[in-house]
Amino acid sequence: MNREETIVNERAREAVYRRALEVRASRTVATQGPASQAWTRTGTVRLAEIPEGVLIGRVALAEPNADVPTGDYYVGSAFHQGDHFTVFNWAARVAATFFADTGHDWCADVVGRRSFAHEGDRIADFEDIRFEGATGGPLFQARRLTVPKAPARALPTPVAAPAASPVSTPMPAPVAEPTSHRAPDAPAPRAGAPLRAEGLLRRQLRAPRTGHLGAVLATLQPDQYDLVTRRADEDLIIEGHPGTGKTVIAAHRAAYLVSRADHELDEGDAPVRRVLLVGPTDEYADHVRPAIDRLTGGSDAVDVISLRRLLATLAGVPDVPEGRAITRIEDGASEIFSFAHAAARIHRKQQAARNRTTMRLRDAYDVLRANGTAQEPITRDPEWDRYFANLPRFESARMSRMLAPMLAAIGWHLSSENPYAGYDCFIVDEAQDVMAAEWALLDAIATGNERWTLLGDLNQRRSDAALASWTHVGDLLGILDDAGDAPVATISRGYRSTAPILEFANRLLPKAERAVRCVQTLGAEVQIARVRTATLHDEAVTRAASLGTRYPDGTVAIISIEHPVTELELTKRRWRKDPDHAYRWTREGQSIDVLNPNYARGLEWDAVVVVEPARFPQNFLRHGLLYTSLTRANQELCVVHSEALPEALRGR
Ligand SMILES: Nc1ncnc2c1ncn2[C@@H]1O[C@H](COP(=O)(O)OP(=O)(O)OP(=O)(O)O)[C@@H](O)[C@H]1O
Repeated sequence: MNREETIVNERAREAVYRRALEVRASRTVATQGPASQAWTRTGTVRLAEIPEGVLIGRVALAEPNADVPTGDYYVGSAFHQGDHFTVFNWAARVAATFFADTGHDWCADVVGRRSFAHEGDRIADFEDIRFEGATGGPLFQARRLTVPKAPARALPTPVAAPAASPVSTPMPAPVAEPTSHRAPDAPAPRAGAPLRAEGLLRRQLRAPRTGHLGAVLATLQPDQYDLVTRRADEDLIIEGHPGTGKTVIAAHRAAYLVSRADHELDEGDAPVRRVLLVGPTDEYADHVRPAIDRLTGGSDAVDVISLRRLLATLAGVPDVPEGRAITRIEDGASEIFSFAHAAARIHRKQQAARNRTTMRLRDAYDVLRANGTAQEPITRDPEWDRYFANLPRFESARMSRMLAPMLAAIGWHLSSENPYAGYDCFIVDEAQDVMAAEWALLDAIATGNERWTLLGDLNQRRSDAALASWTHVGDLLGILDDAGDAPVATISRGYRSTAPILEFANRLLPKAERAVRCVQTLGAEVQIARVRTATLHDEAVTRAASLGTRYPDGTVAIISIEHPVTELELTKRRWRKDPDHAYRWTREGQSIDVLNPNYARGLEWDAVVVVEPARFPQNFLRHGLLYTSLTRANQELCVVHSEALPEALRGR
């Protein structure tokens, strides 16, 4: 069977699989796998959570066995036992045979793997890897299948990548990472192979960014799989440079935890019914939600929320403005949580004395501003007393991101209900930007048995008021080990940005922290344009528009502290704000995203123009927010400036 025939055949299987899951989802009874396969049984399934049938890959064993008489099986979005083939759920333990070399008894018997790339919802390409022990014949049985329905469009040629996510427009042949010279479909050593599904991965990374994170199961790497599938009762802190896949791990871990079958859990590992994923901004929540929906079939077992929405809910106010980072240490200090408690207690007493039961955030805030009462001061510390006295009136406080942790803490202590009760696991991404007072709040809403997965990059800290070490964070959450160490796992392979971009951005880091292994070793040099102040934004728009023509199917952003001025420039040139999008501008079919750097955290584009680095807020010896902005681009970065660049970025 040639390559095209193989694709047609695999597509046909996927169509059969998809239909079988659709039928299952439409039934009102629970479904079950074969009795001999305890680890494949799906047990009782909530019908809404049966995902769309997607085949991720295929595994060939050296020998057939009683459970897999064909000697090979698929890994997909849900378990399915068909007449001619078996699909195991990607979250089942047996799926370790596809993702890694350990984790299941059958791993030692694996002689080959096939990974699928999809175009839209159809298989568009595949990559086979053979291991030692594979015979010279075909890896997988070449049983021809009837295609249920003729494909509507012509097949893409196998090497030219299709237009939509995850594999995209035609591109140059992948460049091998120096350490890997393994040709697809050639015998490969089992150990030391640095990347799996390498060809597909490289093409996926060069594909236009869609504006949303994708589910990347077909190319998930063994180290990522290891972190995604750690036991739920293991607290984890995952640290890595920009673009090393932290958000990928966060999204896949959230989906994995709620997708595991109860009977597969190790002894003592608790089932996870609900996960709360907390991210930095609403934009981040929009960015990751589609990946989680795809992985879980749109299950409501995972909620994704921005930190500011969480704070607003706790404060009992409709919204909390996003905006600049908290920079005054006091505003984010953990003491705020206990001061808020004292203020709420005093306010409650005052209300009781007046025979009133209603608690008012505004009044409790005023108690705090007054440092309690003469009889019952909240603190006798003169510095905090001064801090309280200088707090603004409630109306202003409500509009301040700086005071959001305080109002949320007061709201939390006034309320008798926990709006975030019932989560078994909390995942916090961009954790480097969470203030101590916010950690105290997160710890408070976690009622006791919850587990934590935190992901972050201390180099991207946008304020010195955030905790500077994971040990401090771990201490606040009570997740340090017996030796007092935080459970930190470090990932170091950069997926997003090309080597030239990361090398440029990493100049902002101390020398010892600059090392990063880039998957995309080649890429365009960073463009640096020095212009007169008067033409700064004009040049930024010109450059972004020109980059847009190079990425017609992708995305381009301008990240600018003075984004309103950039927007004015766009208006002058007849660009129009997209009413359905928070930061998108369009003209004649082209689009440019314009953001303040605070909103760009966790997001990515094909090409990015960063405007006037000198105006980015700097923290002590660090350029956290600038560093984050410089590392948002997947393919091309342009820096436009009129003032001198930070010293580390000057020269070549
Ligand atoms: N295994 C993978 N297969 C395909 N794409 C991947 C894989 N791992 C990461 N990526 C891609 O790399 C890019 C960066 O990943 P991600 O956003 O998770 O990094 P990050 O560490 O959270 O970055 P940052 O801290 O800068 O926000 C994303 O486009 C993601 O889809």
